[in-house]
Amino acid sequence: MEASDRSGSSVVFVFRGTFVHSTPQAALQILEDALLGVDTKGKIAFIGDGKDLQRLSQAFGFSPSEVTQLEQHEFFMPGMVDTHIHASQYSYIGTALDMPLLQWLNAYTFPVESRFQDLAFAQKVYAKVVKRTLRNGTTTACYFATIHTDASLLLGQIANDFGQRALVGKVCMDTNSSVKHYKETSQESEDETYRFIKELLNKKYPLVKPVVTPRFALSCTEALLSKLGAIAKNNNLHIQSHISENTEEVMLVMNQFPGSESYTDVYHKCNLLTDKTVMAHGCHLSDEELALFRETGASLSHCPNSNFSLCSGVLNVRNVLNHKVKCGLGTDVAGGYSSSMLDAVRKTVDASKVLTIQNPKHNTLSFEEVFRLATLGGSQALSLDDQIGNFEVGKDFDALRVNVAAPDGPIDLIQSDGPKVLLEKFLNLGDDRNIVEVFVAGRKVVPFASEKSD
Ligand SMILES: Nc1nc2[nH]cnc2c(=O)[nH]1
Ligand SMILES: [Zn+2]
Repeated sequence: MEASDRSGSSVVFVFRGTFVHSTPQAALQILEDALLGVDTKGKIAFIGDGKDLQRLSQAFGFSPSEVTQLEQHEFFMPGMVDTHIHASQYSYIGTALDMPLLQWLNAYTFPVESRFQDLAFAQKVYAKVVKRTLRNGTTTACYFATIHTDASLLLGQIANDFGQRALVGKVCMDTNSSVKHYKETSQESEDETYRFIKELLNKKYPLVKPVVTPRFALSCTEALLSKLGAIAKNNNLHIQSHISENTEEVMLVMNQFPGSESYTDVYHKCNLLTDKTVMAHGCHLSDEELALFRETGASLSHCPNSNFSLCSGVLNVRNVLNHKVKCGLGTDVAGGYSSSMLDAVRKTVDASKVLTIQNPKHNTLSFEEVFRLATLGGSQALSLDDQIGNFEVGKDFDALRVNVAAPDGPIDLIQSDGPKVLLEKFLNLGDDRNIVEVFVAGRKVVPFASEKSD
Protein backbone atom coordinates (compact mmCIF):
# COMPACT_ATOMS: atom_id res chain seq x y z
CA MET A 1 0.00 0.00 0.00
CA GLU A 2 1.16 3.47 -0.70
CA ALA A 3 0.90 6.52 1.51
CA SER A 4 2.50 9.50 -0.09
CA ASP A 5 2.82 12.54 2.12
CA ARG A 6 0.86 15.37 0.54
CA SER A 7 0.87 17.52 3.67
CA GLY A 8 -0.51 20.95 2.95
CA SER A 9 -3.71 19.70 1.34
CA SER A 10 -5.88 19.01 4.35
CA VAL A 11 -7.91 15.86 4.62
CA VAL A 12 -11.69 16.30 4.92
CA PHE A 13 -12.74 12.71 5.50
CA VAL A 14 -11.17 9.32 6.09
CA PHE A 15 -12.70 5.86 5.65
CA ARG A 16 -11.42 2.63 7.15
CA GLY A 17 -12.34 -0.79 5.79
CA THR A 18 -12.12 -2.87 2.61
CA PHE A 19 -11.33 -1.22 -0.72
CA VAL A 20 -11.41 -3.17 -4.00
CA HIS A 21 -10.11 -1.80 -7.28
CA SER A 22 -8.10 -2.62 -10.40
CA THR A 23 -4.67 -1.62 -11.60
CA PRO A 24 -3.13 -2.11 -15.04
CA GLN A 25 -1.26 -5.10 -13.55
CA ALA A 26 -4.03 -6.65 -11.42
CA ALA A 27 -7.65 -7.03 -12.50
CA LEU A 28 -8.60 -7.15 -8.83
CA GLN A 29 -6.65 -5.76 -5.91
CA ILE A 30 -8.21 -6.11 -2.46
CA LEU A 31 -7.06 -3.81 0.32
CA GLU A 32 -8.40 -5.02 3.67
CA ASP A 33 -8.45 -2.80 6.73
CA ALA A 34 -7.24 0.11 4.62
CA LEU A 35 -7.40 3.81 5.42
CA LEU A 36 -8.26 6.24 2.64
CA GLY A 37 -8.27 10.02 3.06
CA VAL A 38 -9.86 12.56 0.72
CA ASP A 39 -8.62 16.16 0.55
CA THR A 40 -10.47 19.45 0.12
CA LYS A 41 -10.23 19.13 -3.68
CA GLY A 42 -11.97 15.75 -3.62
CA LYS A 43 -8.74 13.90 -4.39
CA ILE A 44 -7.34 10.83 -2.71
CA ALA A 45 -4.72 12.19 -0.30
CA PHE A 46 -3.49 8.82 0.93
CA ILE A 47 -4.35 5.15 0.99
CA GLY A 48 -2.59 3.14 3.62
CA ASP A 49 -2.79 0.40 6.17
CA GLY A 50 -5.18 0.59 9.12
CA LYS A 51 -2.26 -0.33 11.36
CA ASP A 52 -0.65 3.00 10.45
CA LEU A 53 -3.51 5.10 11.77
CA GLN A 54 -1.39 7.05 14.24
CA ARG A 55 1.32 7.92 11.73
CA LEU A 56 -1.18 8.84 8.97
CA SER A 57 -3.31 10.95 11.29
CA GLN A 58 -0.25 12.97 12.22
CA ALA A 59 1.07 13.24 8.67
CA PHE A 60 -2.31 14.35 7.28
CA GLY A 61 -3.68 16.26 10.24
CA PHE A 62 -6.84 14.38 11.12
CA SER A 63 -8.04 12.91 14.38
CA PRO A 64 -8.42 9.11 14.61
CA SER A 65 -11.86 9.71 16.12
CA GLU A 66 -13.02 11.28 12.84
CA VAL A 67 -12.41 8.09 10.84
CA THR A 68 -15.54 6.43 9.45
CA GLN A 69 -15.38 2.65 9.87
CA LEU A 70 -17.12 0.50 7.23
CA GLU A 71 -19.45 -2.29 8.42
CA GLN A 72 -18.67 -5.99 8.09
CA HIS A 73 -20.29 -6.55 4.67
CA GLU A 74 -19.34 -3.21 3.22
CA PHE A 75 -16.59 -2.22 0.83
CA PHE A 76 -15.65 0.68 -1.43
CA MET A 77 -15.13 0.20 -5.16
CA PRO A 78 -14.38 2.81 -7.84
CA GLY A 79 -17.41 4.44 -9.46
CA MET A 80 -18.49 2.82 -12.70
CA VAL A 81 -17.89 4.48 -16.07
CA ASP A 82 -20.66 4.20 -18.68
CA THR A 83 -18.71 4.84 -21.87
CA HIS A 84 -21.79 4.97 -24.12
CA ILE A 85 -25.33 5.99 -23.26
CA HIS A 86 -28.01 7.89 -25.20
CA ALA A 87 -29.63 10.15 -22.58
CA SER A 88 -32.40 11.07 -25.02
CA GLN A 89 -33.38 7.44 -25.56
CA TYR A 90 -34.09 7.00 -21.84
CA SER A 91 -37.60 8.18 -22.77
CA TYR A 92 -38.42 4.76 -24.30
CA ILE A 93 -36.07 2.46 -22.39
CA GLY A 94 -37.30 -1.10 -22.01
CA THR A 95 -39.39 -1.05 -25.16
CA ALA A 96 -39.04 -1.27 -28.95
CA LEU A 97 -36.46 -4.02 -29.19
CA ASP A 98 -38.06 -5.98 -32.02
CA MET A 99 -36.01 -4.77 -34.98
CA PRO A 100 -32.42 -4.70 -36.16
CA LEU A 101 -30.41 -1.48 -35.86
CA LEU A 102 -31.21 0.48 -39.02
CA GLN A 103 -34.94 -0.28 -38.97
CA TRP A 104 -35.01 0.42 -35.20
CA LEU A 105 -33.40 3.83 -35.75
CA ASN A 106 -36.00 4.80 -38.35
CA ALA A 107 -39.04 3.38 -36.57
CA TYR A 108 -38.35 4.42 -32.97
CA THR A 109 -35.20 6.43 -32.36
CA PHE A 110 -35.36 9.30 -34.83
CA PRO A 111 -39.04 10.14 -34.17
CA VAL A 112 -38.40 10.25 -30.40
CA GLU A 113 -35.12 12.18 -30.61
CA SER A 114 -36.78 14.82 -32.78
CA ARG A 115 -38.95 15.75 -29.75
CA PHE A 116 -35.97 17.15 -27.85
CA GLN A 117 -36.33 20.58 -29.39
CA ASP A 118 -38.98 20.84 -26.65
CA LEU A 119 -36.91 21.87 -23.62
CA ALA A 120 -39.59 20.88 -21.11
CA PHE A 121 -39.55 17.34 -22.48
CA ALA A 122 -35.74 17.33 -22.46
CA GLN A 123 -35.65 18.56 -18.85
CA LYS A 124 -37.96 15.77 -17.71
CA VAL A 125 -36.09 12.96 -19.46
CA TYR A 126 -32.58 14.22 -18.73
CA ALA A 127 -33.18 14.72 -15.01
CA LYS A 128 -34.50 11.16 -14.79
CA VAL A 129 -31.58 9.57 -16.63
CA VAL A 130 -28.92 11.45 -14.65
CA LYS A 131 -30.56 10.54 -11.32
CA ARG A 132 -31.15 6.92 -12.26
CA THR A 133 -27.62 6.32 -13.52
CA LEU A 134 -26.09 8.00 -10.47
CA ARG A 135 -28.18 5.80 -8.19
CA ASN A 136 -27.03 2.79 -10.18
CA GLY A 137 -23.40 3.71 -9.51
CA THR A 138 -22.46 5.45 -12.77
CA THR A 139 -20.13 8.19 -11.58
CA THR A 140 -19.02 9.04 -15.13
CA ALA A 141 -21.26 8.91 -18.20
CA CYS A 142 -20.39 9.55 -21.84
CA TYR A 143 -23.69 10.80 -23.22
CA PHE A 144 -25.22 11.21 -26.66
CA ALA A 145 -27.95 13.88 -26.53
CA THR A 146 -29.71 14.85 -29.81
CA ILE A 147 -29.07 17.33 -32.64
CA HIS A 148 -30.59 20.13 -30.52
CA THR A 149 -27.94 22.41 -29.04
CA ASP A 150 -30.01 23.98 -26.27
CA ALA A 151 -31.33 20.65 -25.02
CA SER A 152 -27.79 19.23 -25.12
CA LEU A 153 -26.59 22.18 -23.02
CA LEU A 154 -29.44 21.44 -20.62
CA LEU A 155 -28.17 17.87 -20.21
CA GLY A 156 -24.76 19.31 -19.26
CA GLN A 157 -26.39 21.58 -16.71
CA ILE A 158 -28.38 18.75 -15.15
CA ALA A 159 -25.33 16.47 -14.88
CA ASN A 160 -23.48 19.35 -13.20
CA ASP A 161 -26.39 20.05 -10.83
CA PHE A 162 -26.51 16.45 -9.64
CA GLY A 163 -22.72 16.15 -9.51
CA GLN A 164 -22.21 13.50 -12.18
CA ARG A 165 -19.00 13.52 -14.20
CA ALA A 166 -20.01 13.59 -17.85
CA LEU A 167 -18.96 13.97 -21.42
CA VAL A 168 -21.92 15.39 -23.33
CA GLY A 169 -22.33 15.22 -27.10
CA LYS A 170 -24.63 17.25 -29.31
CA VAL A 171 -25.37 14.75 -32.06
CA CYS A 172 -24.33 15.65 -35.62
CA MET A 173 -26.16 14.28 -38.65
CA ASP A 174 -26.59 15.84 -42.07
CA THR A 175 -28.01 12.69 -43.69
CA ASN A 176 -31.33 11.04 -42.82
CA SER A 177 -33.66 9.79 -45.51
CA SER A 178 -36.32 8.30 -43.24
CA VAL A 179 -37.31 11.05 -40.78
CA LYS A 180 -36.76 14.13 -42.91
CA HIS A 181 -37.14 16.71 -40.19
CA TYR A 182 -34.59 15.04 -37.90
CA LYS A 183 -31.37 16.21 -39.50
CA GLU A 184 -29.28 19.34 -40.02
CA THR A 185 -27.58 20.89 -43.01
CA SER A 186 -23.82 20.41 -42.95
CA GLN A 187 -23.37 24.10 -42.16
CA GLU A 188 -25.87 23.97 -39.28
CA SER A 189 -24.18 20.90 -37.85
CA GLU A 190 -20.78 22.60 -37.92
CA ASP A 191 -22.03 25.96 -36.58
CA GLU A 192 -24.12 24.38 -33.82
CA THR A 193 -21.24 22.12 -32.79
CA TYR A 194 -19.09 25.24 -32.36
CA ARG A 195 -21.84 26.95 -30.38
CA PHE A 196 -22.38 23.89 -28.20
CA ILE A 197 -18.68 23.56 -27.38
CA LYS A 198 -18.23 27.26 -26.69
CA GLU A 199 -21.32 27.61 -24.50
CA LEU A 200 -20.68 24.42 -22.54
CA LEU A 201 -17.03 25.32 -21.90
CA ASN A 202 -18.08 28.85 -20.89
CA LYS A 203 -20.16 27.36 -18.06
CA LYS A 204 -16.91 26.14 -16.48
CA TYR A 205 -18.59 23.08 -15.00
CA PRO A 206 -15.76 21.25 -13.23
CA LEU A 207 -16.83 17.73 -14.24
CA VAL A 208 -18.81 18.18 -17.48
CA LYS A 209 -17.09 18.47 -20.85
CA PRO A 210 -18.23 18.48 -24.51
CA VAL A 211 -17.55 15.56 -26.85
CA VAL A 212 -17.65 15.90 -30.66
CA THR A 213 -20.37 13.48 -31.79
CA PRO A 214 -20.90 12.44 -35.41
CA ARG A 215 -23.78 9.94 -35.02
CA PHE A 216 -22.19 7.36 -37.34
CA ALA A 217 -20.87 7.21 -40.88
CA LEU A 218 -24.32 6.55 -42.40
CA SER A 219 -25.73 9.76 -40.85
CA CYS A 220 -22.91 12.02 -42.06
CA THR A 221 -21.38 13.19 -45.31
CA GLU A 222 -17.64 12.85 -45.64
CA ALA A 223 -17.38 16.65 -45.62
CA LEU A 224 -19.10 16.84 -42.23
CA LEU A 225 -17.00 14.01 -40.78
CA SER A 226 -13.85 15.87 -41.85
CA LYS A 227 -15.08 19.15 -40.39
CA LEU A 228 -15.81 17.44 -37.07
CA GLY A 229 -12.38 15.79 -37.08
CA ALA A 230 -10.81 19.23 -37.54
CA ILE A 231 -12.93 20.81 -34.79
CA ALA A 232 -11.93 18.07 -32.34
CA LYS A 233 -8.26 18.39 -33.27
CA ASN A 234 -8.12 22.18 -33.08
CA ASN A 235 -9.82 22.24 -29.69
CA ASN A 236 -8.29 19.06 -28.23
CA LEU A 237 -11.70 17.51 -27.63
CA HIS A 238 -13.07 14.04 -27.10
CA ILE A 239 -14.84 12.29 -29.99
CA GLN A 240 -17.55 9.61 -29.87
CA SER A 241 -19.46 7.70 -32.51
CA HIS A 242 -20.60 4.20 -33.50
CA ILE A 243 -18.72 1.67 -35.60
CA SER A 244 -19.30 -1.75 -37.13
CA GLU A 245 -22.35 -2.59 -35.03
CA ASN A 246 -24.17 -4.85 -37.49
CA THR A 247 -23.34 -6.38 -40.85
CA GLU A 248 -25.98 -4.49 -42.86
CA GLU A 249 -24.56 -1.20 -41.56
CA VAL A 250 -20.99 -2.23 -42.47
CA MET A 251 -22.09 -3.11 -46.01
CA LEU A 252 -23.90 0.21 -46.49
CA VAL A 253 -20.90 2.16 -45.17
CA MET A 254 -18.64 0.45 -47.70
CA ASN A 255 -21.12 1.42 -50.45
CA GLN A 256 -21.44 5.02 -49.23
CA PHE A 257 -17.66 5.49 -48.88
CA PRO A 258 -16.19 3.52 -51.81
CA GLY A 259 -12.81 5.25 -51.44
CA SER A 260 -12.22 3.73 -48.01
CA GLU A 261 -10.67 0.36 -47.26
CA SER A 262 -12.78 -0.33 -44.18
CA TYR A 263 -15.31 1.28 -41.83
CA THR A 264 -12.42 2.22 -39.54
CA ASP A 265 -10.62 3.81 -42.49
CA VAL A 266 -13.64 6.09 -43.12
CA TYR A 267 -13.19 7.65 -39.67
CA HIS A 268 -9.39 7.54 -39.83
CA LYS A 269 -9.32 9.50 -43.10
CA CYS A 270 -11.42 12.21 -41.43
CA ASN A 271 -9.09 12.46 -38.39
CA LEU A 272 -11.73 11.04 -36.11
CA LEU A 273 -9.54 8.35 -34.57
CA THR A 274 -7.47 9.88 -31.77
CA ASP A 275 -6.47 8.91 -28.24
CA LYS A 276 -9.59 10.79 -27.08
CA THR A 277 -11.97 8.86 -29.34
CA VAL A 278 -14.43 6.25 -28.10
CA MET A 279 -16.35 4.18 -30.64
CA ALA A 280 -19.34 2.10 -29.59
CA HIS A 281 -19.74 -1.58 -30.53
CA GLY A 282 -17.11 -2.67 -33.08
CA CYS A 283 -18.65 -6.17 -33.20
CA HIS A 284 -17.51 -6.79 -36.77
CA LEU A 285 -14.10 -5.11 -36.85
CA SER A 286 -11.25 -7.02 -38.52
CA ASP A 287 -7.88 -7.55 -36.86
CA GLU A 288 -6.43 -4.93 -39.24
CA GLU A 289 -9.01 -2.43 -38.04
CA LEU A 290 -8.23 -3.24 -34.41
CA ALA A 291 -4.56 -2.59 -35.21
CA LEU A 292 -5.55 0.87 -36.44
CA PHE A 293 -7.41 1.48 -33.17
CA ARG A 294 -4.27 0.49 -31.28
CA GLU A 295 -2.06 2.74 -33.44
CA THR A 296 -4.26 5.81 -33.05
CA GLY A 297 -5.09 5.22 -29.37
CA ALA A 298 -8.83 5.13 -30.08
CA SER A 299 -10.95 2.95 -27.79
CA LEU A 300 -14.02 0.73 -27.94
CA SER A 301 -17.16 0.81 -25.83
CA HIS A 302 -18.55 -2.70 -25.49
CA CYS A 303 -22.35 -2.61 -25.19
CA PRO A 304 -23.48 -6.22 -24.87
CA ASN A 305 -27.10 -5.61 -23.83
CA SER A 306 -27.64 -3.58 -27.00
CA ASN A 307 -25.75 -6.10 -29.13
CA PHE A 308 -28.03 -8.89 -27.91
CA SER A 309 -31.23 -6.82 -27.89
CA LEU A 310 -30.83 -5.58 -31.48
CA CYS A 311 -29.27 -8.91 -32.58
CA SER A 312 -26.25 -6.96 -33.81
CA GLY A 313 -23.39 -9.33 -33.04
CA VAL A 314 -21.06 -10.44 -30.26
CA LEU A 315 -17.87 -8.48 -29.75
CA ASN A 316 -14.87 -10.64 -28.93
CA VAL A 317 -13.50 -8.56 -26.06
CA ARG A 318 -10.64 -11.01 -25.50
CA ASN A 319 -9.44 -10.32 -29.04
CA VAL A 320 -9.79 -6.56 -28.47
CA LEU A 321 -7.66 -6.82 -25.31
CA ASN A 322 -5.12 -9.05 -27.08
CA HIS A 323 -4.77 -6.24 -29.64
CA LYS A 324 -4.11 -3.85 -26.73
CA VAL A 325 -7.04 -1.66 -27.70
CA LYS A 326 -8.49 0.32 -24.79
CA CYS A 327 -11.95 -0.98 -23.89
CA GLY A 328 -14.75 0.09 -21.55
CA LEU A 329 -18.36 -0.95 -21.09
CA GLY A 330 -21.53 0.91 -22.11
CA THR A 331 -25.23 0.48 -21.51
CA ASP A 332 -26.16 1.99 -24.90
CA VAL A 333 -29.60 2.94 -23.61
CA ALA A 334 -32.08 2.37 -25.25
CA GLY A 335 -30.66 -0.17 -27.71
CA GLY A 336 -29.68 -1.69 -24.38
CA TYR A 337 -32.72 -2.02 -22.12
CA SER A 338 -30.90 -1.42 -18.83
CA SER A 339 -29.35 1.80 -17.55
CA SER A 340 -27.33 -0.13 -14.98
CA MET A 341 -23.64 -0.78 -15.42
CA LEU A 342 -24.11 -3.90 -13.28
CA ASP A 343 -26.22 -5.23 -16.13
CA ALA A 344 -23.42 -4.30 -18.56
CA VAL A 345 -21.00 -6.29 -16.37
CA ARG A 346 -23.26 -9.36 -16.39
CA LYS A 347 -24.00 -9.20 -20.11
CA THR A 348 -20.27 -8.84 -20.81
CA VAL A 349 -19.64 -12.11 -19.00
CA ASP A 350 -22.61 -13.69 -20.86
CA ALA A 351 -21.28 -12.52 -24.25
CA SER A 352 -17.88 -13.98 -23.45
CA LYS A 353 -19.53 -17.27 -22.44
CA VAL A 354 -21.49 -17.36 -25.72
CA LEU A 355 -18.12 -17.23 -27.50
CA THR A 356 -16.86 -20.06 -25.30
CA ILE A 357 -19.94 -22.14 -26.11
CA GLN A 358 -19.23 -21.58 -29.80
CA ASN A 359 -15.53 -22.28 -29.35
CA PRO A 360 -14.47 -24.08 -26.17
CA LYS A 361 -10.90 -22.81 -26.70
CA HIS A 362 -12.08 -19.23 -26.20
CA ASN A 363 -10.53 -17.74 -23.07
CA THR A 364 -13.64 -16.58 -21.16
CA LEU A 365 -13.41 -13.23 -19.37
CA SER A 366 -13.28 -13.57 -15.59
CA PHE A 367 -15.50 -11.48 -13.32
CA GLU A 368 -12.38 -9.71 -12.10
CA GLU A 369 -11.47 -8.71 -15.67
CA VAL A 370 -14.99 -7.46 -16.32
CA PHE A 371 -14.92 -5.49 -13.05
CA ARG A 372 -11.79 -3.79 -14.40
CA LEU A 373 -13.51 -3.02 -17.73
CA ALA A 374 -16.40 -1.31 -15.87
CA THR A 375 -14.07 0.90 -13.83
CA LEU A 376 -10.43 1.41 -14.84
CA GLY A 377 -11.09 0.22 -18.42
CA GLY A 378 -13.83 2.82 -18.84
CA SER A 379 -11.58 5.56 -17.53
CA GLN A 380 -8.89 4.52 -20.01
CA ALA A 381 -11.40 4.35 -22.86
CA LEU A 382 -12.35 7.97 -22.14
CA SER A 383 -8.72 9.02 -21.56
CA LEU A 384 -9.64 10.03 -18.02
CA ASP A 385 -7.44 7.48 -16.28
CA ASP A 386 -5.13 10.22 -15.01
CA GLN A 387 -8.12 11.47 -12.95
CA ILE A 388 -10.37 8.47 -12.18
CA GLY A 389 -10.71 4.69 -12.49
CA ASN A 390 -9.13 3.40 -9.28
CA PHE A 391 -7.95 4.41 -5.81
CA GLU A 392 -4.55 5.82 -6.72
CA VAL A 393 -3.26 8.73 -4.65
CA GLY A 394 -3.87 11.99 -6.52
CA LYS A 395 -6.93 10.77 -8.45
CA ASP A 396 -10.41 12.09 -7.74
CA PHE A 397 -12.39 10.08 -5.20
CA ASP A 398 -15.15 8.63 -7.43
CA ALA A 399 -16.44 5.72 -5.41
CA LEU A 400 -19.34 3.49 -4.44
CA ARG A 401 -19.93 2.43 -0.85
CA VAL A 402 -21.43 -1.03 -1.25
CA ASN A 403 -23.26 -2.96 1.45
CA VAL A 404 -23.73 -6.50 0.19
CA ALA A 405 -26.05 -7.23 3.11
CA ALA A 406 -28.15 -4.07 2.77
CA PRO A 407 -31.45 -4.48 4.64
CA ASP A 408 -34.23 -5.28 2.15
CA GLY A 409 -31.57 -5.75 -0.52
CA PRO A 410 -31.55 -8.53 -3.10
CA ILE A 411 -28.75 -10.68 -1.62
CA ASP A 412 -29.45 -13.40 0.99
CA LEU A 413 -27.37 -15.83 2.98
CA ILE A 414 -24.21 -13.85 3.41
CA GLN A 415 -22.04 -15.36 6.08
CA SER A 416 -18.36 -14.92 6.61
CA ASP A 417 -17.60 -14.45 2.93
CA GLY A 418 -14.31 -12.75 2.13
CA PRO A 419 -14.19 -9.54 0.07
CA LYS A 420 -13.61 -11.31 -3.24
CA VAL A 421 -16.80 -13.34 -2.81
CA LEU A 422 -18.68 -10.25 -1.63
CA LEU A 423 -17.65 -8.40 -4.80
CA GLU A 424 -18.62 -11.36 -6.98
CA LYS A 425 -22.04 -11.57 -5.31
CA PHE A 426 -22.58 -7.83 -5.69
CA LEU A 427 -21.63 -7.86 -9.38
CA ASN A 428 -23.90 -10.83 -10.13
CA LEU A 429 -26.82 -10.23 -7.77
CA GLY A 430 -26.66 -6.65 -6.49
CA ASP A 431 -28.58 -3.54 -7.43
CA ASP A 432 -28.96 0.05 -6.32
CA ARG A 433 -30.21 -1.06 -2.88
CA ASN A 434 -26.65 -2.25 -2.22
CA ILE A 435 -25.10 1.06 -3.32
CA VAL A 436 -25.57 3.01 -0.12
CA GLU A 437 -23.46 6.04 -1.04
CA VAL A 438 -21.99 7.40 -4.27
CA PHE A 439 -19.10 9.90 -4.34
CA VAL A 440 -17.93 11.94 -7.31
CA ALA A 441 -14.76 14.00 -6.88
CA GLY A 442 -15.09 13.59 -3.11
CA ARG A 443 -18.65 14.90 -2.99
CA LYS A 444 -21.45 12.62 -1.78
CA VAL A 445 -24.01 12.71 -4.61
CA VAL A 446 -26.18 9.73 -3.52
CA PRO A 447 -28.34 9.80 -1.46
CA PHE A 448 -29.44 13.01 -3.18
CA ALA A 449 -28.98 16.12 -1.05
CA SER A 450 -32.52 17.25 -1.71
CA GLU A 451 -35.25 16.22 -4.09
CA LYS A 452 -34.47 18.53 -6.98
CA SER A 453 -37.08 19.21 -9.61
CA ASP A 454 -37.55 16.37 -12.02
N1 LIG B 1 -27.21 1.33 -30.85
C1 LIG B 1 -27.22 2.44 -31.60
N2 LIG B 1 -26.52 2.45 -32.72
C2 LIG B 1 -26.55 3.56 -33.47
N3 LIG B 1 -25.92 3.85 -34.63
C3 LIG B 1 -26.28 5.10 -34.97
N4 LIG B 1 -27.11 5.62 -34.06
C4 LIG B 1 -27.30 4.70 -33.12
C5 LIG B 1 -28.06 4.66 -31.92
O1 LIG B 1 -28.75 5.60 -31.53
N5 LIG B 1 -27.99 3.49 -31.21
ZN1 LIG C 1 -25.31 4.00 -29.25
